[in-house]
Amino acid sequence: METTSLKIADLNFSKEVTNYYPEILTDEALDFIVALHEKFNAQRLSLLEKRKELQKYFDKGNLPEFPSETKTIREGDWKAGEIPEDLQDRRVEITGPVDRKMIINALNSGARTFMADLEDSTAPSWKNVMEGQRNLIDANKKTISLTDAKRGKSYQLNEETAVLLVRPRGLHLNEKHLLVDDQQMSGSLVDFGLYVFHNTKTMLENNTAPYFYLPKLEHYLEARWWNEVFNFAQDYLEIPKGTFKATVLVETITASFQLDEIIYELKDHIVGLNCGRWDYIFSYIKKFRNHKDFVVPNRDQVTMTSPFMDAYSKLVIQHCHKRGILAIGGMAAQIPIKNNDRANAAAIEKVRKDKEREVMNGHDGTWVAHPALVEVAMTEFNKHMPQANQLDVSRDDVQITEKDLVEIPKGTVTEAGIRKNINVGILYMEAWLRGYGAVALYNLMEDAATAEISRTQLWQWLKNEVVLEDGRKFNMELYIDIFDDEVEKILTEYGESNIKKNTRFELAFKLFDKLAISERFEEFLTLPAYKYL
Ligand SMILES: CC(=O)SCCNC(=O)CCNC(=O)[C@H](O)C(C)(C)COP(=O)(O)OP(=O)(O)OC[C@H]1O[C@@H](n2cnc3c(N)ncnc32)[C@H](O)[C@@H]1OP(=O)(O)O
Ligand SMILES: O=CC(=O)O
Ligand SMILES: [Mg+2]
Repeated sequence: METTSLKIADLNFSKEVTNYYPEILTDEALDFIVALHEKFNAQRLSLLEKRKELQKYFDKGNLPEFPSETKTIREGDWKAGEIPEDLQDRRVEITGPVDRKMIINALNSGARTFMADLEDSTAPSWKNVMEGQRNLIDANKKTISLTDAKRGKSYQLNEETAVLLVRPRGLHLNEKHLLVDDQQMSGSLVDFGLYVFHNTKTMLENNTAPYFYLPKLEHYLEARWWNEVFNFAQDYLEIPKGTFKATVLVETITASFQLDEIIYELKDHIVGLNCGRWDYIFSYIKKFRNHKDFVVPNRDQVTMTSPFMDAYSKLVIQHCHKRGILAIGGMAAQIPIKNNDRANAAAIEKVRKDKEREVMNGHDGTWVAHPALVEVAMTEFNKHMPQANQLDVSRDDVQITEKDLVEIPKGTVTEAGIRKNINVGILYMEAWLRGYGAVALYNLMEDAATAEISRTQLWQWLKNEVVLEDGRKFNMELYIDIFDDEVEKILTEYGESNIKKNTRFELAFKLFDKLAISERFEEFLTLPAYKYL
């Protein structure tokens, strides 16, 4: 086997590690993830370099194009591989971090599938990542349980549970606690590797298999990398190629220009694409941040009906169905509102409308962020999609051009929008630094993707000195005034001494400010923040 010829280098733990999780990090599991590292990490780093090269091209004012070198793939008549029985009907998918209670609640929620998330909604602390792996092993063995003594509540799995999918970290994130030859390992490879190593056998015995969501792909070569990772792992574990299945998130603007290519690269493993709307908006702003006159309005004015978002989601449906895979929708930000029936009904209605739009457009399923939203999404999909999926809906009526995909949304930038971005961004970063990757803020779900929009907008508006709706220019002087005022409000609300003792606000203020004003744009907010996790 290919692996036997590999020299397994020494793996070291970083100095911060005190808990070695011996049941997860067995010698055999470590050998496997080191083998993945040796085979694929250099390629990962070179793919990340390619992203930088492409950014230089965009910075000159260029826009993405459908690649010329892959025209034959786009025009060819081919289909992706089979969709397994338990992934044929994915009308409602719940997502959430790999926290033990959340996993049980999500699996019991009545949703068809559950995406256990080591990405946007998990702050990847050593504890979260390792305990997440432990929770996933117990979930697959169906032994997962929990007792909350304080609340007198106990949790275990129902007879019927959602089908499990796992989202490993994106290619940009390292796992700083695990070093091979002093090089940090890849978060993607650690999450993926430990999961397949510990769960494949159990899952196959249970008539399912390791299923993945692959996040933040920017190029079809990244899809090729994942395909090779899958093939290598399947050979190593001595299981047939094509056993693992992937759903790729289309959540970068460049991926939209390469849908067929991404499906083609993964064609023996791919079963779907998903419209990761929040990262998509982030990516759109990020990639064109240095374009002259490129201004995206307040975050809440960019919606799925903004022309560029509508175009992309329809293009995803069209391409998926042409290639025989599922087109899954995205996440409405609303979550249930406690103690206010009227406001709650309004939030649920927004979610209902979002799901109605998705199913009517031809999506085969959708995401919800909370168990209490399963019902509304399920009702909407059942109503308009009585069959398992809509693979037969071609959407050939839709003609999307390169121009449609980048059309700048219309709207305004306001002081309220600036304040909201600062406030929500700081609150989110503070929670993340304490180990929480998803939080409820102002009755909306916030995670890494939504926070990225907030800080990128600020950076871009400042860089462009955008003219606000009231005619003022958003320059450094105005930014400092507003930022200081927002910090003051937080200090007053939480109390200065409490802030010092019990929170990570002081660091969040500094990090967020730096992200918004530094000359060099940070590719991901989690990269500088990870040093402190
Ligand atoms: C852009 C993207 O990437 S979207 C995908 C990634 N983001 C996510 O997956 C976010 C998922 N959602 C969440 O994490 C949560 O809903 C939050 C953090 C926003 C709110 O969580 P909470 O503050 O706990 O909400 P709330 O108090 O209403 O929860 C009620 C119950 O539902 C559970 N719950 C809430 N959301 C979820 C979820 N997504 N999965 C499973 N259980 C959940 C809670 O654990 C709680 O359980 P309990 O009653 O047994 O204690
Ligand atoms: O991962 C999903 C997104 O919207 O981002
Ligand atoms: Mg995302």
